[in-house]
Amino acid sequence: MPCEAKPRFVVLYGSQKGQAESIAEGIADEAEEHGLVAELSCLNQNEKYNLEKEKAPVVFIVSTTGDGEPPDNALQFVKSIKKKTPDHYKHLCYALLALGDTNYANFCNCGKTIERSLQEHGAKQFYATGYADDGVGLEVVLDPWIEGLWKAINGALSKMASDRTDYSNAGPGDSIQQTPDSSIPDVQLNLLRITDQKDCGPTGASVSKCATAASASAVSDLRPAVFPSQPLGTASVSAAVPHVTLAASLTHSLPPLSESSLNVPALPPPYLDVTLKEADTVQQIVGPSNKETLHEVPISRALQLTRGDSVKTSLLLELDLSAHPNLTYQPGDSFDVFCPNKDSEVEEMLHRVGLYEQRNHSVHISLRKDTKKKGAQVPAHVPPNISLLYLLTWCLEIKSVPKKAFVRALVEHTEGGVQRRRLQELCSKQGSADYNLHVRDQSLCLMELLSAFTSCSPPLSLLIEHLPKLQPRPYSAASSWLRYPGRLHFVFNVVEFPACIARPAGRRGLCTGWLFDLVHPVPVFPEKAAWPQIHVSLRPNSLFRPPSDQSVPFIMIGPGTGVAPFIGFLQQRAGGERRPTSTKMSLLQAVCRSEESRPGC
Ligand SMILES: Cc1cc2nc3c(=O)[nH]c(=O)nc-3n(C[C@H](O)[C@H](O)[C@H](O)COP(=O)(O)O)c2cc1C
Repeated sequence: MPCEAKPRFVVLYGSQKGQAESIAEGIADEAEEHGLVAELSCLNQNEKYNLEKEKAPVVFIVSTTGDGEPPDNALQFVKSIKKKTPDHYKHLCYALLALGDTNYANFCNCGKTIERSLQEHGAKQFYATGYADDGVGLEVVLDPWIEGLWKAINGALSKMASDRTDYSNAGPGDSIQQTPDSSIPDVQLNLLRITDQKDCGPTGASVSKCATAASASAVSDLRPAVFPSQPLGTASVSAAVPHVTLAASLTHSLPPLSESSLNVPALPPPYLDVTLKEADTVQQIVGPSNKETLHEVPISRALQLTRGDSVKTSLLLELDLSAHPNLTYQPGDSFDVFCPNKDSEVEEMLHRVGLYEQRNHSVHISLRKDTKKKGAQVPAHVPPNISLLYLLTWCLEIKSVPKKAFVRALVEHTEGGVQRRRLQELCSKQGSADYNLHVRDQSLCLMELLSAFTSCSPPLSLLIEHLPKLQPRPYSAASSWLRYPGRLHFVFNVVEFPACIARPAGRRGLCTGWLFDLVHPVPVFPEKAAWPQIHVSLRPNSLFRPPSDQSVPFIMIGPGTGVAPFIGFLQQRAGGERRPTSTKMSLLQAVCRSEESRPGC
């Protein structure tokens, strides 16, 4: 019997850093399992595809870069489709997945621009556009979007086939369906109904369906938070206390969320096997692992720039670069400062995950043989032959905010219906506002989440899969080599709130707090041996420079310690003189004064 040709579709991607590309490759790889043939191209390979004549469904996967710009390999395509005539793509049938990050101002702008152009030129959408947010984890949208894509492609193929039959009977003026298509399948997520929760009983009071049937401890766990104006302890789930004002909190939800069905994203496939082995051979590395570009330099001076009674302390640190003749810089350059996680926080995490006793064991990581994760790799930021203590101190960002995919994975390691249900809510579509309010906006870190969800015991592998790489923090040079040869200055602020003032949301920065603790109370370093050492590396390719023409006047505006590079510019302009000229001086003073006059400073 002759072999029937499999239906084809086209996958086009635009990707700056490779995520959109690997998603597109994943779709192309999976096509065969669904009885389809995918033709994969990058948007800039226009010799490989022809949208002008394409009759098969086209799937676009595009990210956004810069300030809402298309990736380099999609730039030409985006420019060219804007110039087409109104009906240019009326034969085209497409689906689009846009990748972006809500931490940037123009979320998914490239995807939105392509979509707008396609629609303006008559293309028809066959599947709802997905907007995947790297800020909370692409997989929250990506996984269900891909899951629904296959049905949508098959639907589009059948529709096209039947339309072709209809067109053969239709007159020349008969219209074809315009977007948006009401038959477009919406992104399907795993639907978890509240009745699926084994521990849940009938509806209880005004709190939650789960509350009444749960165990006594679980009930207290679920008790909603009371607004601060209410004396603590007066809250009760009982209807006998009618005047209590209830509010949702991290661990407690209220109706309608607590009673609603949840769209919980698919579980991200685990992909690492991690074992701990007792070993004497573990490298006792101190400092970050990528040593090549790193310089270990001593802090040679610390100056307090603000009065001691201020809640904000401004500090100037001077680093001695004299032992590193290759490490020179210009004003406008910045440096990466590598700082470890705090000992006390690492220790707390070790205790919480039950591995404190094994802290000096070596960590062995390999890929799970059965993993379904596309492009799974052992994280490159975890070097081989390190101890668990080193891993948590120098490799993983333990203070990062857990993304929804991480929260989703934690559900599997949490006991008790009530806490599981709340974690499911926080990672669900319906609980998005609660996630934003109680997790993202509070900059809640994993340890804080684990402290609240006491029955959650994640394995170490999950921490390595989901915690991002501990990143160095950038600091601008606040000095000029001309004025301070062999020296480098950083300036920064630390805000310390007295016990009587409630701490606002947000925390002392990891690195700034660490630098502050290294030199506080501001010391005199008498012996060179006593100078604290830190690891820095020069960030490459800075374009931030003052005008090279000395006669050009320029205005420098910077918020707070954003003035740091200007100090270097002024020192440079003064040619290394100890005192800037009066004009330059007044600039610096204006900058400092505006700082001083800010409320609370
Ligand atoms: C330098 C840079 C700039 C970015 N600018 C934006 C932006 O303006 N809007 C947005 O939604 N996402 C932005 N993103 C997020 C990316 O689109 C997102 O991380 C995406 O997953 C990257 O996919 P890619 O690896 O295929 O380029 C930016 C990311 C980087 C690294």
